[in-house]
Amino acid sequence: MTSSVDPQWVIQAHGLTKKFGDFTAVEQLDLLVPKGNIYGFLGPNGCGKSTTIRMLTGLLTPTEGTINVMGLAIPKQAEALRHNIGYMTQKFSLYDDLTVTENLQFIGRIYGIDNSTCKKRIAQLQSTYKLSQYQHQLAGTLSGGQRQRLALACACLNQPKLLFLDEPTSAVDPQNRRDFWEQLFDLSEQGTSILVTTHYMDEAERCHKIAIMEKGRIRADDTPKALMDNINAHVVEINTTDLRPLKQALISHIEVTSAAQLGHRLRVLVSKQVVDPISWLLHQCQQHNHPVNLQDIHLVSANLEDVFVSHTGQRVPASHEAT
Ligand SMILES: Nc1ncnc2c1ncn2[C@@H]1O[C@H](COP(=O)(O)OP(=O)(O)OP(=O)(O)O)[C@@H](O)[C@H]1O
Repeated sequence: MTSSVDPQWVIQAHGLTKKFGDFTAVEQLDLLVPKGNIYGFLGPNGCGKSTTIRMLTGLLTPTEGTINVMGLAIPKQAEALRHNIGYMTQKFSLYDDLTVTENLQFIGRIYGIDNSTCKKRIAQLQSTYKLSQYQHQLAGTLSGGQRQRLALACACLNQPKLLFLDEPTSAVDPQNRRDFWEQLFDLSEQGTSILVTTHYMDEAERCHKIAIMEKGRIRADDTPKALMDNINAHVVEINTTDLRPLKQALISHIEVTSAAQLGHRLRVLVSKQVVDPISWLLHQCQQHNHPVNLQDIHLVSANLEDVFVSHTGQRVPASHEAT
């Protein structure tokens, strides 16, 4: 049985909740992922992104809520779904003691793809993902970037219409991450919908739409541009010296959502409830015996990290900031 679904959405989830004992990992989550989009899932560690993906793929049964993925009611029709999706987990579940080709052949057998089709498909994927020269190498001896490409090739073997990618680029260098995203856009252009979790703000900005999760709930979802345009804070940069004490003084104010040092600048998010953030900050700096000149304080445009911080109250770890 196929449950009724609006065909513009590849994923529809309503009121999704997952409890582990007394702990609620995902709470009343509503999610609509448009067909053909690359949809980004952002949020602090432990906010429930992987748990959500595992429910959407039918690997975990929700405590409450309904899920419809590609017209299939999940988890009831999870078996049918499995043949139509690709799933790349954080740990790139590869068999280290099998070669590149053997890993792909193994996945082909799981999907029941006949030998000659599988052989052609493997040759294609090895060429697309620059794995041909490593085809006889054991997966356990590949570099991080090569493992990532093999994991993506494995996830694409059954030509899925929908790909779930859970932190697919966490172990690779910036150039490999760029190449990986080029491959995602190729897949997207060929009609594949993609749900991807990431901690990298530059990757989030590449997505057609993103959702920001915190403590099991979606706090905001829209296009990256709309989220930046509609951020619920003024973003102000202050150029001055002795930034550490000034930062400590400013973050003690409830109006200041965050203050982050960027070299010689302090980037401050001030609540929209403050009508004139420049005058307000000049006054606060004065009050804290740290006078600042008017020419050293500027309103600037929000970036996605500001949006993330404004919704989660968390700084992006330095290692995950845009490259
Ligand atoms: N099987 C489980 N039993 C108990 N708690 C669990 C289980 N699976 C996940 N959790 C908890 O649920 C919360 C959400 O975990 P999840 O892996 O979904 O987070 P995440 O957003 O993917 O984090 P990260 O960005 O670190 O990968 C965490 O507190 C985790 O410890």
